[in-house]
Amino acid sequence: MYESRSAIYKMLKDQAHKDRQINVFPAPYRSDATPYTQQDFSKVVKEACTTSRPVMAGLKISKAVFLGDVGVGKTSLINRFCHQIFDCNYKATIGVDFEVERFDVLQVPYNLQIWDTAGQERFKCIAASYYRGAHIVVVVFDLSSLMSLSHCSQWLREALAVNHGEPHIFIVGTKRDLMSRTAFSEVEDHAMRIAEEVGAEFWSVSSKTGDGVPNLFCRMAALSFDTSVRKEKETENGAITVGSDLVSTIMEKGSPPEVLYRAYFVPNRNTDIESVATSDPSGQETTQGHQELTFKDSRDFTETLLATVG
Ligand SMILES: Nc1nc2c(ncn2[C@@H]2O[C@H](COP(=O)(O)OP(=O)(O)OP(=O)(O)O)[C@@H](O)[C@H]2O)c(=O)[nH]1
Repeated sequence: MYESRSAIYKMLKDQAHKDRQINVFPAPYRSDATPYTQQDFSKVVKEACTTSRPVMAGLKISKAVFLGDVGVGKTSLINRFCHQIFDCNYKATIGVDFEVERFDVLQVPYNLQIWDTAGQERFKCIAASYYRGAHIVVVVFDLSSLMSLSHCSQWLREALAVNHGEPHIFIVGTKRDLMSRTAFSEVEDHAMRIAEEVGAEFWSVSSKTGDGVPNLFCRMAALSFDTSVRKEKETENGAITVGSDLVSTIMEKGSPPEVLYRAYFVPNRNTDIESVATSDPSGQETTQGHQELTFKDSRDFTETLLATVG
């Protein structure tokens, strides 16, 4: 049966790799370089992950977009984390590319959609359409290029202009291996000031050596997971926003409880509701005029959501 599933579904991994199993809240790069001051998972999140783990296992997903000037090292950073490789030859990204990386956060499966956008001006309009609905915005610059650092605020403005949520924001300096100690320290001070101005967390990494890379991604995953579960618990019926088109709920009904997976598609916001609606016979119009789908199988639910978001 699974042979007919979409390619995106096949990207999902059954289990998180050891270094993507997060049970302790990851620290920032520097405690004075972040607006995110929490030092542990929220109490409500820890409780939810302990008491309702089977219910929560259906779907947890966040979208992260990487942007920044041409050649600053966005693709290299993603490749280092997702595939543990580094290529010193430059190959421009055409339009956008993406990966799905599986984590287990407090033993709850969690997927990070990682969108790599092109820095070249001619692809800007394509890439910009992918900024929408991002839970994490990562603006990348090259530590050896002050010009690329000075463009970070503009990249961020463009991403936030189409993003109506409150994404976690990171400013990441790459190619740390190329920097002398003195030069690095000067750029770091400058970058930390810019990050503070725009409300971002600052990191410096090297995709060549891998220095800082896993810590950065685990930090992103933990912050975003914590926020998404906390928001879910704050809303009455446990609604999770997935992108901006879609609200999903995972709930228990009846006795003994049966787990139901529900998705509401808000119309007219670029979501291909037609194809989703016909993919499951239980699709029906709700009184609010939203499209509602109910699934008993978390795999069908996950696949439909993944095929729709992004
Ligand atoms: N020494 C060193 N070189 C790096 C590092 N990160 C990237 N590079 C090199 O910088 C060049 C550009 O890297 P990419 O990852 O392709 O840059 P990009 O930001 O994805 O570029 P676009 O797709 O054009 O936007 C490549 O030659 C990489 O090998 C690093 O941490 N250290």
